[in-house]
Amino acid sequence: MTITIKVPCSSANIGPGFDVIGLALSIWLEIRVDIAQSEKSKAVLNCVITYEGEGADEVSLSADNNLITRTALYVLRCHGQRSFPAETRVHIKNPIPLGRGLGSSGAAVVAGVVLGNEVGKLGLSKARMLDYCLMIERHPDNVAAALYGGFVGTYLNDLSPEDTERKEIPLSEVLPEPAGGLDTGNAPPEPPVGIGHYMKFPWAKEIKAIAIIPDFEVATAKARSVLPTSYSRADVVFNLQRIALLPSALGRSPPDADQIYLAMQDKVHQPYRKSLIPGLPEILQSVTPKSHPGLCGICLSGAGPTILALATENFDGIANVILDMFAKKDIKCRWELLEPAEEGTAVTYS
Ligand SMILES: Nc1ncnc2c1ncn2[C@@H]1O[C@H](COP(=O)(O)OP(=O)(O)OP(=O)(O)O)[C@@H](O)[C@H]1O
Ligand SMILES: N[C@@H](CCO)C(=O)O
Repeated sequence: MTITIKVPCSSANIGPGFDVIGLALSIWLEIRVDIAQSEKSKAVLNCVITYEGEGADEVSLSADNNLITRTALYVLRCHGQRSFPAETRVHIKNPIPLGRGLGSSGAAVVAGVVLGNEVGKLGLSKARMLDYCLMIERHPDNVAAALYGGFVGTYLNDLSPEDTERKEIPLSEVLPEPAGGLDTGNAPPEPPVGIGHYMKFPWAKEIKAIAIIPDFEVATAKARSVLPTSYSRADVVFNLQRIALLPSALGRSPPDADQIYLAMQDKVHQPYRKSLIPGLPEILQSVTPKSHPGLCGICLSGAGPTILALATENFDGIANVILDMFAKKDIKCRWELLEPAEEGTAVTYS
């Protein structure tokens, strides 16, 4: 039997919703899993990985280093299973560009948790799988969108002091690298139940997402390190006012471009990330619904450097203007027209 796991990419924040809002989009990470269940495997932790697509020259094919299989092993070991079933073959087909703000790591973490659940026959609910994802990727926006699909608002619960302590166990203890380091005989720390939740918002069917993807990477950790640790009351209120509008503005049909443009403004993360993304302030300020008919709103996708332009028409025209602005900074880009991935993560058997 072959198990196929498909996980969509995602764009986090959508302007003011830093670490809150996520939108699953139509580029799919696909994992094909075969288990021979015959003789004992000589492969690392019983798992042979093959890989094609984005990141093929940089992603580790060793099961104890690869983010997807390390995540699966974390889930398996929380359930008393020390390695993959004998002769597990995992083929990863990844069209999601790495480190560009399209949730490649969120998709990999979701795929890993689902992989662990499937090969370990654990029967975890999606809500419990979200807990496992949140032990690894601590902001819920990308992983909740990738797991559940669609346009989502997410939040983390206030946990009891005991559970907070469990959640704050350093990532290196949850997911040591390589994962063989976990093999001490002790089970790794399990996630508290119900760390985070999500709510799905409607999405106006007319709106599509243009992703302008520069040919350089910005690691999310780096893009988070440039953010301040405190904000002025005025900047916080600015974002709160916009995030209150955003879900209804993007769900209303026909869309009101001026309202969406306003609802997508941000003062919490985008202004601080301009040092990492040449041309960012000019692009965000000059591409508007007035100057570019069809445009509804524009933002940095996740931690960047991808720009996400939401539009109802004139997709080529809008994309080419942004491509030209990046070209003036000597940055090459490609662009893709994407749609919300309403279904989220899916598992099929053949
Ligand atoms: N398919 C994959 N297989 C293995 N590792 C992956 C895969 N996809 C992503 N990764 C790991 O995640 C890293 C990129 O994660 P990072 O959080 O920096 O960016 P991103 O998730 O693409 O962007 P963002 O979080 O802003 O949306 C890669 O360098 C790689 O280590
Ligand atoms: N909310 C996260 C998304 C990136 O993974 C950020 O902007 O840093």
